[in-house]
Amino acid sequence: MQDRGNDALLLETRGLTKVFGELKACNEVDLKIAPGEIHALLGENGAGKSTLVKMLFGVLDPTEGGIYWKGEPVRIGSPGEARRHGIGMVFQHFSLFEALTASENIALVFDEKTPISQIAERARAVSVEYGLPLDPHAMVGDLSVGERQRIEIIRCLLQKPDLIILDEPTSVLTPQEANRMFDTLERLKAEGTSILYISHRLDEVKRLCDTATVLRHGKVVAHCDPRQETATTLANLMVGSDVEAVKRQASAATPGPPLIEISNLERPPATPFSIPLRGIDLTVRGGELLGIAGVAGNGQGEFFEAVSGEWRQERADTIRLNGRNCGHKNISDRRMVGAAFVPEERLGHGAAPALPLSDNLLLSRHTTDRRAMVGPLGFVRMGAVKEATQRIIREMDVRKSGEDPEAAALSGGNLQKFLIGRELDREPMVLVVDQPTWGVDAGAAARIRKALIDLARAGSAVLVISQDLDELFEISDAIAVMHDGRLSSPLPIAEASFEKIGLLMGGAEPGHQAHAHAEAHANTEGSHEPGAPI
Ligand SMILES: Nc1ncnc2c1ncn2[C@@H]1O[C@H](COP(=O)(O)OP(=O)(O)OP(=O)(O)O)[C@@H](O)[C@H]1O
Repeated sequence: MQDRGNDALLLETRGLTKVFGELKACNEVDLKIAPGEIHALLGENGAGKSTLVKMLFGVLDPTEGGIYWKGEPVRIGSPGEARRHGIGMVFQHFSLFEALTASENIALVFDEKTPISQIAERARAVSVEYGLPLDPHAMVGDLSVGERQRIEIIRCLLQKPDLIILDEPTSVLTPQEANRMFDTLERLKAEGTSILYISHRLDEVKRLCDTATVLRHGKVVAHCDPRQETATTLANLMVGSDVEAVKRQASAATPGPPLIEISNLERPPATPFSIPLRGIDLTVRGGELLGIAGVAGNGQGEFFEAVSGEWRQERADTIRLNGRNCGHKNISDRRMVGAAFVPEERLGHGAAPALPLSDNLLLSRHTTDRRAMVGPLGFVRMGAVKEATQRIIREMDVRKSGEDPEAAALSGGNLQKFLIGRELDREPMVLVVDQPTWGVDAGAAARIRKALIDLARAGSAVLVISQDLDELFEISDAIAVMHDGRLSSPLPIAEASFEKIGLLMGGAEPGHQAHAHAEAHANTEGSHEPGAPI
């Protein structure tokens, strides 16, 4: 008799295993998803979540075990086949072409006969229906990560899948955008669609998901109902031990010298879709950690490019780092004065995917650490580079397969730990980080946040751009808000609240906060006071 799965289930895996070299990234995983169920897939960085869903979506071939779809055994050989079965996926690292528009990217997964104008129209209709704002004609290269994610979601919804796999969907969204997405997911569920939901945010898993499967080191360690658990018990299941909360030490009584000085930073829009920067003034002193909050696409990317030197300024004194005029300097020269930068997109921008970690280290540090890493005749001191790579891996607890793997072989969170560690290892006087813990599990996020606070307390100026308000409240000494290319004055953390910051994110002028309580609720809908770290 032919082997059959359980007919009542939409998807079932039995003993699903994937081996990379010596590593069992997924080890005999059993998973059951019923129709109309939101099922959470939990696990710390490197637990095997992405590997599992890549097998379900036909990106990776299982080494062993079976996948059953609507009771029948299936072999899913490619993403196209997965889509034909009715499985859609939104990836953590987006698979969009930057030089194409939103609708052209969407068209890539449809047959060639459908005209692009029709696809743009359908995309617009789905975007309105599911509350996911999208301009189908915008060029992807000009969009923020949050906006790109919406394209991926709409592309997925257009195919009317029975199962949608979402990998870290809210990590780049504001609380308001995330709430809107939860409404979309609830609605899909009511329509009978199942969702496999990967997230490190346990409060949202508890709020949204009906069931959960927890992976640790590639193995299933629990199937549970997340509503019956607390965020702490879930985190402990994932990690296998107690997760420590980050403690923010008080800032120094006398702040250090100004190490980041930005005066009247203006930038015309580089393309018709990018946000102009308007008269930004900011000072961050040694010993201080300043957070920049804001809805995706309000100029944070353009601001990061200006500060890091990817985009240079006309006046040299528009940006001063560590006491030097840097407006004319490029990114390497800014690094030479003691600054370090970690961009939002870790693969491609932050790291060259196909190169091993040691080469990635060398690429970013061969100028600043020339003496340590390059010999007198220009030969690379590979021993020193490899030693520094291993030191960073140890310090940041980067989990990986193999001694010096390619950047692309690391799980998202582990690559992020490596990139932050690569910059911290230089003990920079100035550090600017965009979305430091995107896609990073609770334990690793705590480690990264602690490292950022420690760097500030050691006397450096740290600037953190983040859409995670809980994170900013946890680590910042003061928070400024970026809206429509303008930056508000920083609010000291003792005076900041979710309500005030939410209002500024929505574009309110400072000073409106005190008497705009009702409006604040509309703007910070469903948000709450800073949650306890998990
Ligand atoms: N192509 C590959 N070659 C070698 N090893 C890999 C490859 N892809 C993943 N791995 C390894 O498999 C393990 C599981 O990685 P995976 O990406 O599935 O984790 P994850 O749970 O999704 O983590 P994260 O939350 O950080 O995204 C990791 O140790 C990773 O380094």
